[in-house]
Amino acid sequence: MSPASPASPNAAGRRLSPLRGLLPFFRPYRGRVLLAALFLVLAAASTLAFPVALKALVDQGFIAADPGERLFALRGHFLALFGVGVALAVFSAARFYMVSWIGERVTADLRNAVYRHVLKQSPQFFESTQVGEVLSRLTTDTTLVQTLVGSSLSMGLRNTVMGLGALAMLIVTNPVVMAQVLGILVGVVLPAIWAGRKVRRLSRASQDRVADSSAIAAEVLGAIPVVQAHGQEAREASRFDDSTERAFGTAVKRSRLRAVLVAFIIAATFAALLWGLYQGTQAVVRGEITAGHLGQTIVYVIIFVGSVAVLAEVWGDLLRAAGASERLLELLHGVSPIQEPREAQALPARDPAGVALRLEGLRFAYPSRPDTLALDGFSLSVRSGETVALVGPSGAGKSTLFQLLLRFYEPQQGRIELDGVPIARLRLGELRSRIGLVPQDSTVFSTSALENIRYGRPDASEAEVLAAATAAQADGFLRALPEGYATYLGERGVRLSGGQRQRIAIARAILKNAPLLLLDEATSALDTESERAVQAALTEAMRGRTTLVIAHRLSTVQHADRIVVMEQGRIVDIGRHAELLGRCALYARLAAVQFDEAGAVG
Ligand SMILES: Nc1ncnc2c1ncn2[C@@H]1O[C@H](COP(=O)(O)OP(=O)(O)OP(=O)(O)O)[C@@H](O)[C@H]1O
Repeated sequence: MSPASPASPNAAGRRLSPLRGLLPFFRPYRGRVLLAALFLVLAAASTLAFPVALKALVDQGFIAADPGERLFALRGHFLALFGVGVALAVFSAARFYMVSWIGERVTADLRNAVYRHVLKQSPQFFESTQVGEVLSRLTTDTTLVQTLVGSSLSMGLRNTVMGLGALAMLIVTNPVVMAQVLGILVGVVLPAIWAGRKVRRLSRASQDRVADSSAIAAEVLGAIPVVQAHGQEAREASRFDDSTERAFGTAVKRSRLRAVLVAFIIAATFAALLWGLYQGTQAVVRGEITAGHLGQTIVYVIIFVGSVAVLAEVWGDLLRAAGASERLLELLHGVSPIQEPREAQALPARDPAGVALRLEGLRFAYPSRPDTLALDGFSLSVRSGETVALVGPSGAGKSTLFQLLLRFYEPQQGRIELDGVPIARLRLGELRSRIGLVPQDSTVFSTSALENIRYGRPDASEAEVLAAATAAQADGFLRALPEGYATYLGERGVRLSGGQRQRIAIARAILKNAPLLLLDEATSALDTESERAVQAALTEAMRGRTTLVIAHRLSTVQHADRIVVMEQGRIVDIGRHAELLGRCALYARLAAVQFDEAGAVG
């Protein structure tokens, strides 16, 4: 995925604009946001009330001449201070809970929305985006957003309210000090904004580097047997090292900048404080203000300058989160090249005697290789219930044909009709519900055998699953598993053999009961028993269905109604096994190499 173009460095609004894309995620929780804001203001007001209570303590707590009365007055003032503390505690806790809740909720929603959207992307998307990168965005970037929403934003708002409050109180109580503090503020804020701009650029770069290393790890861990068989552990480890080092390098640059910023802010805070204190003590000595007034002013200055310092930090977080949101929204708003039709057409009832599938003049090149035609003027009609075998050398375009039928890609020319309706006019769900797919390398998910077979039809009853498994010759080995159909398969459970995985896939297709079956026969040799079982399962799956099969076995081509011989995306010949052996040199050659061995086994 291409990195987003950097926004204009001068427009703060534009740099933060990706955050606006998050607003819809807050909308459902408007009530809670308002409540959080209310607690926030109340907590800030409690903090601001503290100096007032303090001044009262200092200036009025000692007035009474009688020691008993004085003690009584002091107790009253301390009680008021304690009351302010309790209010602060309660409102802060409520604010913390509400804000964290919103942060967690919004992040979870965002994560779900992005994942849901990515699931709908066509395979083309995954050609240019690595799975590890998507995972990194789903985890790291959403965590940055969560930090923003769940803590920085509330810190920012709280400190804005407190800062403004303290400023207002300073204007009322001590305008001269206020003017001086404002001067210092300008000195602090300007460099902070300048540094923030850099921080944001480095943040995006650092997140990109983290995504790079995730992408590498996801790919390598997914192919660990290959890596180990080639003895490439050390090289892969150093490739990952390089990538993490690059991420580290960018993160360090960002941290260095932030560290300088923090040092500057702390120094400026101290300067402001000491300056205020110095001015104040002078005023007390001159008798212009009381000691309580000085204490109050000092606390307000502390609050105010502290708020400004926190806001500078929050600004950095805001920019980091803007970078993360930008990356997330890129994923969320990516438009799949395969779109649902605007006005979907319904499929007519199947005509058992008609044409089930019509392919006309298909020309197609993969987007990543626009100059190489994977299909070049391919036309074919398949009658309902017919079994057509596709045969051809590697790279002939057989799998590509399946990809187009499933509408994973759009042909550049030509059309595909299912039961007389162009597939581009069908809703994707409707099209794919009509197609059963048995891929060459069947995927087994880490769930029970029962759920694995149910995958294409989650509402199927247990009896239906058992019937499909029996038809697919899978019932025997599934019952023999430690917990029968309830046994966990896949990564966390039992590993199945190639032939067994295929029979699960066949059972899945039988249960789905789609009228069009796309079969990609496994090229790897199975042992005799497995081979027979799989063959019997396939025969069962093909019964009464229109079938396109990428054939690697003699028995398949012998039983096919027609065999389509393909080469370089074109049809070379169409016929039956015996005819083709006699007249098609390419077929005769393929048959000699591909089918003899399989024939001997089967
Ligand atoms: N995702 C892809 N991106 C770019 N090119 C591709 C992609 N998939 C396949 N191709 C190319 O398209 C052509 C047809 O490939 P296809 O997989 O359809 O052949 P095939 O007949 O199924 O071969 P095999 O029997 O080896 O699976 C080949 O030149 C292949 O390199």
